[in-house]
Amino acid sequence: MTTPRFGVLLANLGTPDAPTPEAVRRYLAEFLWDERVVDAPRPLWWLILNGVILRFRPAKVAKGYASVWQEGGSPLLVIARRQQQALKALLAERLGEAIPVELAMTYGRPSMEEAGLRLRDAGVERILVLPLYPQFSRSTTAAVFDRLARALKRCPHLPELRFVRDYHDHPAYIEALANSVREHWQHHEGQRGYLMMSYHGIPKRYADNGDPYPRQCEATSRLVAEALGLKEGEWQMTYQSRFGREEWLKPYTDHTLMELPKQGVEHVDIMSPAFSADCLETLEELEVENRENFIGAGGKTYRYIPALNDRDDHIALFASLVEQHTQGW
Ligand SMILES: C=CC1=C(C)c2cc3[nH]c(cc4nc(cc5[nH]c(cc1n2)c(C)c5CCC(=O)O)C(CCC(=O)O)=C4C)c(C)c3C=C
Ligand SMILES: [Fe+2]
Ligand SMILES: [Fe+2]
Repeated sequence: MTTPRFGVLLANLGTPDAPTPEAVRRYLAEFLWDERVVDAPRPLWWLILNGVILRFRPAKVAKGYASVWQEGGSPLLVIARRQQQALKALLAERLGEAIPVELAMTYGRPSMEEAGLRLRDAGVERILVLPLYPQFSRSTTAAVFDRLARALKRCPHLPELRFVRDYHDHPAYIEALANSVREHWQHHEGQRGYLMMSYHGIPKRYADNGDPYPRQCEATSRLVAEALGLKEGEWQMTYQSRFGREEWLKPYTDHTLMELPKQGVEHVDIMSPAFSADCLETLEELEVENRENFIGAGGKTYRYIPALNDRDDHIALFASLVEQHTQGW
């Protein structure tokens, strides 16, 4: 066996193993206990999490998962597997050599340990970690870093590591997003709605304490609008998926969609640039829940533009990131 020059570790959030209350409970228990995600003081948060959230939320959220579940499992995992295979094929084509590409989730499976062992068994000594989050946030990207470090704790010897922190303004990312919008317009005979870019939110406090996430979301949005030649008043960015009682980044997607018809906006095209793969938060919250918010408030057409998923230009972006970040390896 020839030793590969390096391996790639694709990392994403993780998702339940099944659309059942028990599986969702296990998933949420692990996810919401991470201090990178919820930084509330521990003894109190333990009581709230176990006494309230994990009692009532799993049943409700499991219904949402059941409504989007696919034959191969949770959409996030099914799409991540397709991204992994496509990237492997493209790297082989571009570099003329077989580069191992593994997938790991911060929460649940496949775990960082499983993926790391597979890379080690393939003879990999250098790993490029590519978290599938275009914009950096402590709650996502930094959590990948922590989880990987934990997985490596028992290794007697470490691989050489490089870590892609973010790619929010990478020209190939902006172009892929713009392409996806252009194709969506073409598909609808050139009809263009008011373009909404809806990002997963975070507590405002995290941003006040230095999380660069909103600045990066703003930069992405501005660049996409420029690439599409959109003017003021033709687009807007918002934040979705609030959790808990404290203030999150604003403007909120749901509130905005309920206000827009009052301001004369009746046609909306909505995309979610922070999600590299469609998942519960896009397929259920954006496609279904928020459609109801907009139409219920008097909106006429509401069209969801899918995440970049395994589009060719998205996989080409990953390959470019890999090439850039493995210079000299
Ligand atoms: C509680 C705080 C949360 C923060 C902060 C947060 C940030 C954040 N999340 C994503 C991407 C995803 N989140 C997803 C689901 C999800 N997120 C939270 C909570 C926070 N997220 C919860 C509780 C859930 C589970 C569903 C629910 O109970 O409502 C997903 C989807 C996973 C799937 O299985 O489909 C993604 C992806 C980003 C990008 C982000 C900050 C930038
Ligand atoms: Fe989330
Ligand atoms: Fe949600």
